[in-house]
Amino acid sequence: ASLPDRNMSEMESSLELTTSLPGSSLPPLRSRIFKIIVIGDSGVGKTCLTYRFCAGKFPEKTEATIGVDFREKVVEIDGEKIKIQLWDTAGQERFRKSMVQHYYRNVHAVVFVYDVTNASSFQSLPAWIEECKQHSLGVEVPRILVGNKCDLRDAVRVGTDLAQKFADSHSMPLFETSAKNPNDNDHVEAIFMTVAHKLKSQKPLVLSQPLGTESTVQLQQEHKSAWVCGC
Ligand SMILES: Nc1nc2c(ncn2[C@@H]2O[C@H](COP(=O)(O)OP(=O)(O)OP(=O)(O)O)[C@@H](O)[C@H]2O)c(=O)[nH]1
Ligand SMILES: [Mg+2]
Repeated sequence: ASLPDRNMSEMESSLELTTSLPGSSLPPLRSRIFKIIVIGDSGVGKTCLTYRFCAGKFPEKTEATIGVDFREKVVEIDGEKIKIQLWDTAGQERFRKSMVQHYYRNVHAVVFVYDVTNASSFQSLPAWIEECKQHSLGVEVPRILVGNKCDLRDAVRVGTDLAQKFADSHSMPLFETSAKNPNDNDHVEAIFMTVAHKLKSQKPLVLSQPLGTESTVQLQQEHKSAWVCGC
């Protein structure tokens, strides 16, 4: 479900016009888009995790992502339809370098992924966090840490304790999961929904006039959040 035909500026807008009701004289309503980037070494399973969330299954075959793939899912939170737009980024330097600035522009949340069976993907995390810092991400942008491939139990090289310590030191919640294990389907869903709930609570929609006119919707940001990263 990647969307190669959509241009970058279209993908970078955080509001989307939705079709107006048939026969309605009101202008179309706007629905919100939460842009969430998924970052981490090549092969950790970013494509599989995002595909799992958006398509509900583990992809049969993946190839290294080039640039970025967009995956989207519309969810309803407290009666509001929100489009979760996942940016499945490339882990390989040569496939990402021309795109990096687009990844971070107007981003609402960052999901860092490592592979629990691959210690070096865990050791790379400080470099990924540093990249965020280089792109001046605000403290209000939530970050979460995901250890993937937990189905490969005998091959685990990054223990939960170590990962939890790292997550704590960067004020990030840690989730260990598997994009592959069918029993973890709800878990993968819960991870992204947790981020969406967090974003919705951070940015409540304030309706100052009745719905339907352009000026009605204001996004109000809380100044401080408990769920921030000190990186
Ligand atoms: N056993 C297992 N394999 C997985 C899991 N997630 C991904 N894989 C496998 O790991 C390999 C890499 O997965 P991708 O999702 O393509 O990795 P990526 O992070 O998108 O890699 P780049 O696009 O190069 O950055 C593939 O062979 C997947 O089948 C998982 O949860 N469990
Ligand atoms: Mg990929």
